[in-house]
Amino acid sequence: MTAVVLDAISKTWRGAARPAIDAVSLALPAGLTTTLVGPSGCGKSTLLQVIAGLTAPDAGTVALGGRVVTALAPEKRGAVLMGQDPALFQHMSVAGNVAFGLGLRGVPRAEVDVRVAELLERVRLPGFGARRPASLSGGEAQRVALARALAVRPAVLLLDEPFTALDPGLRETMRALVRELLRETGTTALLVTHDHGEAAAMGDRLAVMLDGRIARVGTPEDVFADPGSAAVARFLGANVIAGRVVAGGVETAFGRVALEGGSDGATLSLAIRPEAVRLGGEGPSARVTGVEFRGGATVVTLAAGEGETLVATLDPVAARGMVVGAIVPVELPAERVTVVRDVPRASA
Ligand SMILES: Nc1ncnc2c1ncn2[C@@H]1O[C@H](COP(=O)(O)OP(=O)(O)OP(=O)(O)O)[C@@H](O)[C@H]1O
Repeated sequence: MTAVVLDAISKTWRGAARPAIDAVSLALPAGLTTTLVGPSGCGKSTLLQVIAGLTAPDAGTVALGGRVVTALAPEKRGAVLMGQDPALFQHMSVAGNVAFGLGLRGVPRAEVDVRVAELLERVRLPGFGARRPASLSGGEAQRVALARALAVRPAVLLLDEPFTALDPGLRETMRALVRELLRETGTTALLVTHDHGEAAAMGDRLAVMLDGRIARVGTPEDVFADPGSAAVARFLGANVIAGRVVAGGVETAFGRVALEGGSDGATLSLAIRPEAVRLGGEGPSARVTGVEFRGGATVVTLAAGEGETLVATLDPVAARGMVVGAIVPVELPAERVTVVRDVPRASA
């Protein structure tokens, strides 16, 4: 079942030279979390604002639960937007904040109290009802905001980088809690993030947005394994290298890859993730141009051919002794290489 259907949404902000969103069509499956990633300024927040009804699109329709809501006011849609600032009502207690949405919808008082207590329990804040927002830590305030958002059982919960303001340890805890809560409550969610790892971990589905368009949608596993276009592959951190079809494979500056198909002599682009590149063995050689120890991994940059570069992520132990200027054998395992188009596909 589909909870949210965006059909050919376009939006150009006043005075802007180009659209912030350009004919975006996207369907969000009910009860699942879709994560939306893309570079800064690609239109992610604008898209959330259009769904929430905070700004009107120039063209296209938004349907929630089968109902077209494009012309409805934000409070009549059933979409709730939550950002990195919890934006709690400071003059109300925690319980008052969580109850706010319920009260507006005319739920009886006794039922409100029970629901509020249940929700505070769910976000691991039992007994916090009487507290004032000013007395809460950042993580606690964010959990109250989440309880307030879930209280109204939104048709879609829109999360705009909700973990960005939290420190790394707390971010991990919040991610796990939010993931669990969204699953438990069967909430349909659209979560915007800059962080690829977060997008992969949080999403049942992953959508990549580039220049105002949805460039790729799928399960996180599929999108990472087969990014579809060179632009999506690069955005997700993969190497993109040029190849030429020869008998028995595709020739690249870093050696031949045993891929089938394509007519002899055809040129194409190949994507391979840094962690899939192997250094060693019998492969052709490349020159090390950079070695960077990053704690859990060592990132090695290589050059070959006419200015082609390749990034490999190695276990730090395996990378010991790797120095700039060294000539090392490279292997590109065919099962980890995909052919990508140079123009992103517009799909939903
Ligand atoms: N209220 C606004 N008025 C005018 N222009 C805006 C407004 N909001 C966003 N824009 C512009 O629209 C474009 C898309 O911005 P948007 O905030 O949607 O991108 P984003 O992908 O969410 O970026 P970030 O990841 O940095 O938050 C940008 O060029 C931005 O400057």
